[in-house]
Amino acid sequence: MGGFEGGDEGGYWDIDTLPASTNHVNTSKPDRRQSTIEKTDAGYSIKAHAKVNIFLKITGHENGYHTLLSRFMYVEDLYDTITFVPCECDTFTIEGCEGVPLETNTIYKAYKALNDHTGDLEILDFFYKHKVVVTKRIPSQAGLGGGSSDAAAFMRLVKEVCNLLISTEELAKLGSTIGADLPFFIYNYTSANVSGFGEIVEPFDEDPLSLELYTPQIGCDTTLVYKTFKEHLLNGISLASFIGWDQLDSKTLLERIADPIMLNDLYKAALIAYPELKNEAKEGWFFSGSGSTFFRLR
Ligand SMILES: C[C@](O)(CO)[C@H](O)COP(=O)(O)OP(=O)(O)OC[C@H]1O[C@@H](n2ccc(N)nc2=O)[C@H](O)[C@@H]1O
Ligand SMILES: Nc1ncnc2c1ncn2[C@@H]1O[C@H](COP(=O)(O)OP(=O)(O)OP(=O)(O)O)[C@@H](O)[C@H]1O
Repeated sequence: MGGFEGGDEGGYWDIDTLPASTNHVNTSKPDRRQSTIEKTDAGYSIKAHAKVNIFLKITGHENGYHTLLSRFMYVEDLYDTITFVPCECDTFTIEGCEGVPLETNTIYKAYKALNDHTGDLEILDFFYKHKVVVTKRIPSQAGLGGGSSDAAAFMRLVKEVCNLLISTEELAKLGSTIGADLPFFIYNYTSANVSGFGEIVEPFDEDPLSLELYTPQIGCDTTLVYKTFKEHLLNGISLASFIGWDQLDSKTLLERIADPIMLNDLYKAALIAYPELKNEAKEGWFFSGSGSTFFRLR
C-alpha cells in the first residue's frame, strides 16, 4: 500500500502502482483515465494526483517563458482530494489550504477564470451553496504539481457538476492561463509528452511506473529555478542531445539514460539556486520538475 514513512527531516513515499510497460515505442491508442469523480454523503469529490517529470528538456525561451519537452507521469497513490460540500456560503470558500491566502490559491484563480469565461450564473449560485474542502497530501514546492493539479481537478469537477458546455481543449487552454502544468492535469492522461510552454499534451501509452518518492525539507520556488536556468544554462542547451526520447517508454529512458542531470535540465539550476540540495542527492534517484522531490524505480 502507498504511504509516507519518515519524519521532520524528510521521508519516503512507497508507491504501489502497475508494473512498467515493456513497450519501447508508442504504438497503440492513448491511455486516458476516466475522471475519478465520486458522489458521497459529504458531497462531490475528485482526486488531484501528483506528477513526476521522467525527463525535462528545455528547448528555448520566448515571451518570458521557457519552451520544453517533458514526459509527465501521474503518481497513482499520491493525491490531494477536492470535495464540494453543501453549505450556505456568503462568498467563495476554500477549507484545507491553511497558509495559502485565498487570492493566491490556484483553486480560486480557476474559479475566477471559469466565471469570467463562461459568465454562467449557475457557477456563482453553486458556490453560494457549496464550499470547497481540500485534503492536502502533495507537498508544496516539491516539483509534483500540487497547486496545478488542485486547480485542474477543481475545473474538471465544476465542468461535470455544473454541466458546463466547455470542451476539454477549451478547459486546458483556460487552465494554461493559471499555470503551465494545468493542461497535463486537465487532459487527465496517465503519461504524456508535454511541449510548448506546457500547453501541448500528447498522450503516451504506457502503464504508470512503480515509484518511490523522496521530498527533502527544501522548498524549490519554480520561478527562481527557471530564472537561474535562464541566467546560467539557457545558452548551453543542445536540441540534438535528446532526439527520440519522446518515443521511448519511461522505464527504458530511466534505465538507459540513467543520469538525473541529463534527464532533467532544471536539476542543475535547482542545485545552483539551492546548493543544500546536493546533500540530498542519492545514487540511482532522479529529480522531478523544478524540485525538490527525488524519485526512483522501486
Ligand atoms: C517545472 C514544471 O513544473 C515542469 O512540470 C513546469 O514547467 C512549471 O509549471 P508551473 O509550476 O505551473 O509554473 P507556473 O506557475 O506557470 O510558472 C511559474 C514561473 O516559472 C517560469 N516558467 C514556467 C513555465 C515555463 N514553461 N517556463 C518558465 O519560465 C516563469 O517565470 C513563470 O512565471
Ligand atoms: N491549492 C494549492 N495547493 C498548494 N499550494 C498552493 C495552492 N494554491 C496556491 N499555492 C501556492 O503555490 C505555491 C506552489 O505550490 P505547488 O508547489 O504545490 O504548485 P506547483 O507549482 O503546481 O507545483 P511544483 O512544486 O511542481 O512547482 C505554494 O507554495 C503555495 O504558496
